[in-house]
Amino acid sequence: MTKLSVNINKIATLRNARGHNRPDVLQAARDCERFGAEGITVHPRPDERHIRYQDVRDLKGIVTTELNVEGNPTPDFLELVREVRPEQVTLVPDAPDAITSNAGWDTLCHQEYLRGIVQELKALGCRVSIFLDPDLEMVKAAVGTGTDRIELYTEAYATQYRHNREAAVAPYRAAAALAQQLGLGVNAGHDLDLDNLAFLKQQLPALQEVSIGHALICDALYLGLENTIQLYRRQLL
Ligand SMILES: CC(=O)[C@@H](O)[C@H](O)COP(=O)(O)O
Ligand SMILES: NCC(=O)COP(=O)(O)O
Repeated sequence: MTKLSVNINKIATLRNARGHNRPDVLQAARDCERFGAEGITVHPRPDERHIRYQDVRDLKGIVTTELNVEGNPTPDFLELVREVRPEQVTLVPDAPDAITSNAGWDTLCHQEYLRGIVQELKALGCRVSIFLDPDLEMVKAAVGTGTDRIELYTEAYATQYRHNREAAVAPYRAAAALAQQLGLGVNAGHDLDLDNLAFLKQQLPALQEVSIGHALICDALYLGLENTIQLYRRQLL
C-alpha cells in the first residue's frame, strides 16, 4: 500500500498573501485527513514564504496521521525538529533561495555529515528519509547514512513522462528496486499529478509513500479538496 501525504505548503502561500488566517492551515490539515490523506507534509523554508516554523509546531498538536517535515538540516531546522519530533523528517539539500527543491543529496560526498544528522533524528524517534535523484551510486551510499528511507525526487520523471513514460520511469524502477534490496524504504515526490501518478505506482510496487502538494492543490481549485484527495488516493490502489 502506498500512502498519500498531502503537502500543504501552497495553502500557507495563499494565507500569507493577505497576512490574516484565511485559509486556515491547521483546519486545512484536519480536512485533508478527514478527506483521506494518510499524512501531512510541510517544507518550511528559511524565508517562511509559505509554511512558518510556528505552523509546524501547531501542526504537531493536531495531525493524527503522520507529520512529515522536509528541509535542509540547518541549525534552525534541526532546532525545530528537535522540539516538534515529527513522525518523519525528510532531508532535502536545497539552497535557501531555491524556488523549490531542485536536486537530491550527494550521499557519497555528504555521507558522514548525513550520518550524524540521521543518527540524532532517529534517537529523537523520527523516521528519516533522504531526498535522492534516481542514481544507483547515491542509493548505495545512502545505506551508509543509516537512513530508514529515501525519497526519490520525481521532477525528471514528471517532465519526461509526457514524452516517453517507459524511459521516464526506468531509472526510478532501478533505484527503487536497489533500495528495497538494500533494506531502504522508498518514498517519492515532486511534480506528481493525476496524469503521472498511477504509472509510477504501477512500476514501483514497493513505493511506501508519495508526498504531493502543488498539483493537488491546483486540482482542488477546480475539483474541490475532498474529491481531489479521493482521486489521488484512487491512483495509488
Ligand atoms: C522536497 C520536495 O520535493 C519539494 O517538492 C517540496 O516539498 C515542495 O516545496 P515547495 O512547496 O516549497 O515548492
Ligand atoms: N516531497 C515532495 C512534496 O512534498 C510535494 O512536492 P510537489 O507536489 O509540491 O511538487
